[in-house]
Amino acid sequence: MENGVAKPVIVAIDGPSGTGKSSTSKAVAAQLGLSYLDTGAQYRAITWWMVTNGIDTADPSAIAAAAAKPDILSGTEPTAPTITVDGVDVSGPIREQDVTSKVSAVSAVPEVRARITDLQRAIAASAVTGIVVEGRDIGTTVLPDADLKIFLTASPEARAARRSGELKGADLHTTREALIKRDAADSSRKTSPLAKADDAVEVDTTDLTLQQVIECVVTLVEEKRAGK
Ligand SMILES: Nc1ncnc2c1ncn2[C@@H]1O[C@H](COP(=O)(O)OP(=O)(O)O)[C@@H](O)[C@H]1O
Ligand SMILES: Nc1ccn([C@@H]2O[C@H](COP(=O)(O)OP(=O)(O)O)[C@@H](O)[C@H]2O)c(=O)n1
Repeated sequence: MENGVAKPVIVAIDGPSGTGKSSTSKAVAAQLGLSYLDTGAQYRAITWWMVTNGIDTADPSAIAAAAAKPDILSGTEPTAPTITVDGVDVSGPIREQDVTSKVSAVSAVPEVRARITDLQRAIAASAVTGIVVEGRDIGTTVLPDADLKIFLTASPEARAARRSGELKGADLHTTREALIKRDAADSSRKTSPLAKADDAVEVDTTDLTLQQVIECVVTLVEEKRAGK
């Protein structure tokens, strides 16, 4: 605190798919009056643009050559986050199966990561009260100086059950296999893989309710702010 003005607080939340990053980050940001950034939505948006514009997502050099073209804009209000590409609202289409199956290949391309990382850092730097940023490499690469880093985990069974519940009863086995495949691709890529930062607090959410996870993270942020 300087001159009675609180310093913006930067919270990084990483982890594999279905561990609760989005739900937790939105709720924590809303409760604490912070901005919220879903970095997965940005990688999904650039993937959607590649698919829509006929770029071969199996060809890293074609992806790299097009990486600077789409204009990706994220709205960071936690109760109503938005994502547009060249002015078009893509919040629906980016969740479709076709994008989900291609996003790991697109996000592994270094030119894509450099472009999106720059956007993320600019958004975080402009957050007046602070921001909760969720993704795969926020604590390790995007915001290594974050005030608080959380790494969420959960068993593949719990994650698949959560995801298939969301996808209105999608087959549990297929969902689990797809999720494990995406995690493996995200964890093994060369540039900025999914990883826990050495100074991140790991929270296993398998047997916790969403409310318990939110309370845990809110407490950790408040302790940081109090200088504990
Ligand atoms: N601790 C939890 N217990 C039960 N369900 C949860 C928990 N955390 C999240 N969920 C549910 O699981 C689904 C996936 O959560 P989400 O926040 O989108 O995960 P991620 O962003 O890590 O992929 C959502 O439907 C969410 O409501
Ligand atoms: N910081 C990030 C966030 C997401 N991603 C990529 O974007 C994909 C979609 O992220 P997401 O957060 O929307 O995924 P889920 O919510 O489906 O788990 C991931 O599988 C990664 O390939 C990334 O590479 N780095």
